[in-house]
Amino acid sequence: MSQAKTMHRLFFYMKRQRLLYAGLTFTMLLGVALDLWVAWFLSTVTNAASEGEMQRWPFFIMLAAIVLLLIGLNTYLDHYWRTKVSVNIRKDMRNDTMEQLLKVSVPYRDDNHSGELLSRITTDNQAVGNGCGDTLMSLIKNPILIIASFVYLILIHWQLALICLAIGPLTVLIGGVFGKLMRSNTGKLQETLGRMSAFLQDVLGGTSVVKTFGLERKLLSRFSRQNATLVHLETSGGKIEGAANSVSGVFGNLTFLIAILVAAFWVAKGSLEVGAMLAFIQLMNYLVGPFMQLPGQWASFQGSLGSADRIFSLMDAPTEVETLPEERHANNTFNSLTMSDVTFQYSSSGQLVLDSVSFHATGGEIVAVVGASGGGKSTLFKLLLGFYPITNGKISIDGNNIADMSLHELRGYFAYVPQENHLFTGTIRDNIADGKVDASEDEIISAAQSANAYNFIMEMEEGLDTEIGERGTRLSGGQRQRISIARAILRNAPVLLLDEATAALDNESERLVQDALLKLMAGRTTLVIAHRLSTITHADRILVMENGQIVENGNHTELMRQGERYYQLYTAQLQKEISHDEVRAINKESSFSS
Ligand SMILES: Nc1ncnc2c1ncn2[C@@H]1O[C@H](COP(=O)(O)OP(=O)(O)OP(=O)(O)O)[C@@H](O)[C@H]1O
Repeated sequence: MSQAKTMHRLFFYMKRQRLLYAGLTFTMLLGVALDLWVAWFLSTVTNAASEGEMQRWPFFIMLAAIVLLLIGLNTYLDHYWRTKVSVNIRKDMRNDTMEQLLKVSVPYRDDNHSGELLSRITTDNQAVGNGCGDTLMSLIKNPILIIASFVYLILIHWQLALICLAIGPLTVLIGGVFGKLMRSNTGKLQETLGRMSAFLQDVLGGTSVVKTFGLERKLLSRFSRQNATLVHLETSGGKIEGAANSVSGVFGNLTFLIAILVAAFWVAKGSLEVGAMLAFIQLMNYLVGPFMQLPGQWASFQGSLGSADRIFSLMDAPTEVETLPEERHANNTFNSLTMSDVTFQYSSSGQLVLDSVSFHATGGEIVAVVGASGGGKSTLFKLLLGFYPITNGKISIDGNNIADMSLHELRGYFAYVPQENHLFTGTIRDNIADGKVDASEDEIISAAQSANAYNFIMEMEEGLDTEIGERGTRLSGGQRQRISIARAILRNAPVLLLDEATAALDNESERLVQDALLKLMAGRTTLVIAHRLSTITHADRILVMENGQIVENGNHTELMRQGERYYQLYTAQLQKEISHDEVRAINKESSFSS
């Protein structure tokens, strides 16, 4: 994105803080005036002292006290308002970024790691806030101070003032060169921070795998490599800023020294008062100091623009909705769902994942989807939920093409129980209540009871108010599943999409979960992806999927009688279970005999 475009978009956020910026303009101008006043005071007091005018001393002291008070107040307000501007802009951008993150399409999420996206809302956001506050105000104040000091210098001695002018073009040049370098470096730095955040998220999310597989050293060395890149970029940043400051510092001080020598020469010749020379030196400080700071500040501002670029590129990402949908109750009517000749391929791969898939489900039916891994079962669900647009064909619900429905309306038909139960950090109550807008206490309790979760919840000290930890880590797998089922029960949507968990639970837990699922399925149309075929023998229809196609369609008895793919899958699974039982029996026997 071009710098002008980035600035223009940032301006949109800054405009909202116009009152604060007006306040900051006031404190900035007052600050400049107070700085100049110090130079004037220095010159006036020195000249008064050299002329022995002691009677003006009480006036000087009173004036100095008032100005000191003003300086104190102005510094406080300036600092406070700069911080407030940063904080407010960061807040607005964070809210907008979060809203965008909730709106982005599923394909975009497939291509972008959550850790990297997270860094836009943290480190990039921080950098932009700082850029729009402290850095920007210094970038505006310094040139004003420079110009004001220069005008004052001209009034004191125009020839001397011209010597100081030499530093101007040099600073612009230094700022330009180093600013560009800094922007590119900061861009890389933020990208590395993003990758690091993605990596950390993966590692922290996989604690048990890391520990069980002994991946600690491997991960540490991978982290160290990223860390080394980060150090390299941070050091480069330091070098660029250091070089900018050093070059501008050398030239600034050189100008300063030359000006002082020339000023001293004119004092010696009698064409400049000592007081004027002191004021001149003070003004030179206001001129050279900001000049020296400008390239570094410009470079840092460029870095903030780099961060803004990264945030805006996320803001420009494809979204699945224009505005976030209102929370609302699930739809309460449903008659039929039809997939006709649906073809689909993910944009990231050329492979056809669904190939002319057609089926029909009517209200109250249980339709099971089975088949080998990678056959396209989960993809089928994702298409029903509108996560991806289909490539060809048509999906309709109650005769309406889902492509013509809003995603909100479409998703109102479904309750979804995924294989990996995703619970949010918070209490059990919060997680169950996610199923329904304004769920009452009675409804939450009744959902928990139907999901066979109420007893274990009540055994916990805090009951429904028990904090479940990150993604529910303080609960067992079966408990998490039952909370997730309670949430789906409360949603009370007419169609249930159930991705049967593959993780084995112990018999009792399995029984409780299965029982809860049966209660959830009662009176609803259910599409279930089944991994254990024994759980779906009662289904009204079973779709066997293979390489993206439905190769068989019928109930258990029909498909068994047909003796083809389903029959093979079913008997193979039965044999596996039998051989597992045999292995268990053999193990038992051998442990008895030993
Ligand atoms: N987000 C994605 N981007 C690209 N390809 C994908 C994506 N998700 C799945 N696939 C591919 O689509 C194919 C079907 O995957 P899908 O998850 O639908 O299979 P499945 O039948 O549900 O498998 P399983 O039983 O193992 O869960 C696979 O080849 C998979 O690699």
